[in-house]
Amino acid sequence: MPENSSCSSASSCSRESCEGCPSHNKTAGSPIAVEPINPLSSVKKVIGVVSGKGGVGKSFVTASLAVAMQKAGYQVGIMDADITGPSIPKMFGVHGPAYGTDDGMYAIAAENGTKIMSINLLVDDEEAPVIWRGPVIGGAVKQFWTDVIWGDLDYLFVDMPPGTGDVPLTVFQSIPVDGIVIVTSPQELVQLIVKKAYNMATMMDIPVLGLVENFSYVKCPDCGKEIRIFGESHVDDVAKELSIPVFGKLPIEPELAKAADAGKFYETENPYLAAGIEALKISK
Ligand SMILES: Nc1ncnc2c1ncn2[C@@H]1O[C@H](COP(=O)(O)OP(=O)(O)OP(=O)(O)O)[C@@H](O)[C@H]1O
Repeated sequence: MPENSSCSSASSCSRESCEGCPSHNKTAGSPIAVEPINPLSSVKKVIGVVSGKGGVGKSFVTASLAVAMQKAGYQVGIMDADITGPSIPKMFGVHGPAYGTDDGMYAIAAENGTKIMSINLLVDDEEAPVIWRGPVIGGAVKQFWTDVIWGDLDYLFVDMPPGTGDVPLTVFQSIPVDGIVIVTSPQELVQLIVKKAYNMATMMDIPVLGLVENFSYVKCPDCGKEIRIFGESHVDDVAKELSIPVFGKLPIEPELAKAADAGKFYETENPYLAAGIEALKISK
């Protein structure tokens, strides 16, 4: 049995062997010891976008939420914490190298004003794979918080690494995430996967704000019929069971995919997440 299995999630634990356990660094009733943000940045809301497994469109949903908030008049940033599969800069047509001074590294603004930081803006070759071990990846994400100059943001959306492993854990422990949005797809396994992501967040005292179902259906271009390629939706059932709202159901939209590939995602209109956008709005 692992040594830290005896920890209770509400107890304080400072044992080195407990590094990585959600209870580590936590004292009853107090938040996790997070890292300080770069002094030249301030962020009102940090929202993590997570998925229990890869390839469900987490980056797509992160970008959709960010674009909608920017259109609604908020100052928005996206932290691409998906270090080994960064796709945000490409979707927004943003390229490096990012510019740095002794004060930190400046996030790069896309044409619509959304500020972006990603490993792809820091490496010489965007196509070279990032072959780093978990702690190094976690360290890079931490630096996106401590060393990046974001300026004044209303929202920072964090495109989290997929799954519930080491790196998402480090992100949750080092960045004061106000809440998460879980992205899922309409398959049988969904309930199990969503619950894993949900349980991880609640163990870390991070509110789960809502659920998004991606790849819900595709609309026949001739007759308009909704075809459920991946099967029937289970998102309403799981949302009900966990008492969290459904932020929207996104169909497969070739036009949106095209805009993502062309680096023009900020030009898109995406009405499918309207409920989620309203729920996330803060007063300006
Ligand atoms: N609703 C959608 N309609 C059309 N294309 C989509 C949709 N959702 C995602 N895609 C496309 O599917 C691909 C995978 O999406 P994305 O990169 O967002 O997945 P991800 O969950 O972030 O992946 P990973 O877990 O590997 O990081 C991308 O090319 C994206 O443009």
